[in-house]
Amino acid sequence: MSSKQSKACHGLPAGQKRLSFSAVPGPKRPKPTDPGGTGAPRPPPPLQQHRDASGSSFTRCPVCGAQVPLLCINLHLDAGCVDLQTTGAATAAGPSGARSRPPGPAGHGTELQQPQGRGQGLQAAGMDHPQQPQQPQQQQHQPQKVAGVAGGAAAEAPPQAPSEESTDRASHQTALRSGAPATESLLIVAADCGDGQAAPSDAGRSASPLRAAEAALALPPPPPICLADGDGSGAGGGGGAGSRSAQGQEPGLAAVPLHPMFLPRAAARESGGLKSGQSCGERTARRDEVAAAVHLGVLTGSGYEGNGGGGGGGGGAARGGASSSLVEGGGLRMLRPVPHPSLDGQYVVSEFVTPAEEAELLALCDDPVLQPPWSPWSGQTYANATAQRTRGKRWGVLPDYHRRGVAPLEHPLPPLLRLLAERMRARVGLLRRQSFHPNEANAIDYRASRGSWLRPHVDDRILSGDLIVNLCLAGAAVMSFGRDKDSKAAGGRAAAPAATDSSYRQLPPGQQQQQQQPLSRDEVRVLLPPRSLQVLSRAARYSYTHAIAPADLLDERRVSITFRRSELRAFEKPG
Ligand SMILES: O=C(O)CCC(=O)C(=O)O
Ligand SMILES: [Fe+2]
Repeated sequence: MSSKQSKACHGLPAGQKRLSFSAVPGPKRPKPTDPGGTGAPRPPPPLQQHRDASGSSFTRCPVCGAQVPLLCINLHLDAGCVDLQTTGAATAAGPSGARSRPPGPAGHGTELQQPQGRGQGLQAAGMDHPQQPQQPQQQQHQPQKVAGVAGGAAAEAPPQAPSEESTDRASHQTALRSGAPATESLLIVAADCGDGQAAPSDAGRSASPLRAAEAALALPPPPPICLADGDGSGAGGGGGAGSRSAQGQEPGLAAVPLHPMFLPRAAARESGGLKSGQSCGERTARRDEVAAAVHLGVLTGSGYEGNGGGGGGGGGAARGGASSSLVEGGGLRMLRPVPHPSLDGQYVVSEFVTPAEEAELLALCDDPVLQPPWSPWSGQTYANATAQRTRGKRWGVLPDYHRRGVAPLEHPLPPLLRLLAERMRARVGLLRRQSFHPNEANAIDYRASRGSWLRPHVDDRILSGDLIVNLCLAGAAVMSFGRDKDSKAAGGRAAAPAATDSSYRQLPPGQQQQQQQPLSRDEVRVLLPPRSLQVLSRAARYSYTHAIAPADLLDERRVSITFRRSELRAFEKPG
């Protein structure tokens, strides 16, 4: 583990563990023996671990004393010390001589989740390194259980289950039909997973021990999040579920997170998107203005919380609010991409990475030693000059937008980014279904003080695949989408700048705001909080330009990492 990683994980509550985001094996743990040989009984440390011959990790349950696969300990505890061996979930992973690994959180490089032949060396080697500090806003409610079950079911049983998108739309219509007030109709309701529990038949239907474990352990449903009335005066905190149903929500319907478009200012601040004390007065005023613009609904009490946060459901709170998608036991749940209500194909997965991982990713980008010499954090390296007054770097295959081809891979995606790609497939049904295997990534370093901005563009329709995935780090921004005039002629290179391009021309900071033109109904603005993942598909991918105006950088720094799949392609034009 690097010193940076150590720092990121320092001072974590005892007994909580975070799966390592690093490919470097963690330090070996001492065996729990009595070194003094006195024979005096010594209380075992909270979570002893050992590995069997196959390398699987087990731990002794501090409550019932059973040997439990390490990755199941929180599920085990949540379920009141259910014996995993009787569920059939861990029969292949017993402490003695088991060959298979126990079920583990997807996307962490466990064997169960890794596609064949990929991700060697991306094992969750540092399962024993300590967990990151809890995020206060992540302890308050747990919509993820519901979201996870819904997403997971859809992903695991595509023939039976409606697609995530169709479920979203049908559910939204259900909400509308129920006669909810206008603000409430913004609530997207997961009608098919209202009880928040995996159907018992899931266990039989799925051959996956992972799914079987989830179904067998069926945790109690978490309280759904709820919306207040339009004035934001609804009940707070844990009263949310009750008050929401008292307001007339159909029984059995559970809410899923709102799209960040509806993120109110206070909640945005809580979620880390808008950091106090970071910005100058001008930018603060701008943030308030933006927040007001995107504020179409208000969450009660707990505020907005994304998919990944609070992932432990009720059990998470009981064990101290384990809240990260990478926190061990934080769940085997799917992360739910929240679709934009009007921009087809645009989704946001909130809290896709934890703050500690965010720091690790930024360190990867910034590290002067790890920095790849072929793509330094300097100058403008984004080939089509879409990102202005930024710094950039890229990994993977090399699309050449001028010669119209994709050159072979010279420098593979670093392990950290491959691990992220694994997680995307493992935990985001949308990306799993489309088997998203990015082979290129580019990072952009935006600085508000430098006047950074992103020109309206459509990512190359020929050279890059159907999915564009942006990971947002360090700061928040509002991305503007505009219907692309050239989208009908989607046969060639990246679209020409949209008509709104002039409004993004670089201007002195004082004038930038006035230059923001009002959005037409074909234009959509979306708040992208840090640590979120944005997926662009369908219309959002092909028929809309996306851009970030200088004044829409809501914090001093924002870094994005964009993942794409670009197939090798001979150059059409000479160099
Ligand atoms: O910064 C972002 O989130 C988007 C970057 C982007 O659109 C691109 O690299 O093509
Ligand atoms: Fe783009």
